[in-house]
Amino acid sequence: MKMGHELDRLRQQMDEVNMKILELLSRRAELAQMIGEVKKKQGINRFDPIRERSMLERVTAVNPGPFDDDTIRHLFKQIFKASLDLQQKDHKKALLVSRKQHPEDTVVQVGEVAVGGKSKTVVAGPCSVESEEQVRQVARAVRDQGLSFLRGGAFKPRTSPYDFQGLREEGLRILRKVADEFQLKVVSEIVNPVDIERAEDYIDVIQIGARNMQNFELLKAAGASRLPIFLKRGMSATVEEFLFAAEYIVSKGNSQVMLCERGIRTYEKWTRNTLDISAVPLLKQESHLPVFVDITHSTGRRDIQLPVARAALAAGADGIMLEVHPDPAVALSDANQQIDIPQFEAFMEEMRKNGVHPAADPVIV
Ligand SMILES: O=C(O)C(=O)C[C@]1(C(=O)O)C=C[C@@H](O)C=C1
Repeated sequence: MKMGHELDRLRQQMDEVNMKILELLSRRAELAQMIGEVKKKQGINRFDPIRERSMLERVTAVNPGPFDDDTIRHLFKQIFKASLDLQQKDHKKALLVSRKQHPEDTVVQVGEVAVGGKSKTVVAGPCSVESEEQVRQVARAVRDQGLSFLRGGAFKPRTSPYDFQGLREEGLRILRKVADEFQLKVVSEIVNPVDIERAEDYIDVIQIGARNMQNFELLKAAGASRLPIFLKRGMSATVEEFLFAAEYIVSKGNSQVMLCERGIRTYEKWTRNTLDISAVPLLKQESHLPVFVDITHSTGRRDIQLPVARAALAAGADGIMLEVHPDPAVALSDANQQIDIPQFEAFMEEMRKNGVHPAADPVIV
């Protein structure tokens, strides 16, 4: 009986100490948040190992026991880690691209065409603009499928300097001319900040390609543009880095950003890249921006594009990007992965079976 009382009494004291520790931990966490804010304003790194070491030295120097110094160090390191996580979470929450800042889906308006929200968008066109007639053949097919967006590369950032580099401004001119014939919107990649302003004369959406996802001067220039931006994930970029790249654009004043998962580099060789399908729901959860999946670059092959597109839509993607060429075998770039026009028509027919409807229906644009 007496022993029982003793245990109860000690446990009661323990409960009181727990409450005090909780109060102190919460007070400490608030201080860490305030420090995090100050550091953010000053642009200082949140993780500070020197500060952590000096705090550990100070507490172990006066450690009265019975915990030994290693145990005290371990416990405090856990507290530092939790504080750092809290600072990082606060920072992530504060991002303009974060859904916490903006719970509703952003609908990007490209002229009269809306991307995101309830619509499912298909962006199709050749990898590179090669000639007016080549673009015209694809544009006709894109229009006939009831789609609104024609893609095509005029500035081609190629791995080898000896590969076709694109028709540059002439390519943009062709895209505009042909798109106007078929009332289509043009999506094309810009690689140099100085070309962003000029691009406004020719195109409707500026693409920033995977290789330039962390070209910060280009991102800032895109942020100053009045055109919507189609931002592709870098091939070795984490989802967080991808969102920070989008934040560069939005923080400069351009909120009209679409994200595109296009596969990441892994050891797998049977596909050109590895489609990170989990990035789709993650991006949708973390951010309010429309999310696309590039089924051409992620796979690098034609035979699995349809199931990959279905997977993208099932995972919540707002749209699909794919490459179509009148004669892929003679294409000046990406000959192995572009589909021809009959294959594109068959693909679209399957897409319609998966809930992607013609333009007359507001579900697809
Ligand atoms: O003092 C700081 O600079 C903090 O950010 C606070 C704190 C802490 O919890 O004490 C958190 C993370 C840093 O790595 C170092 C210390």
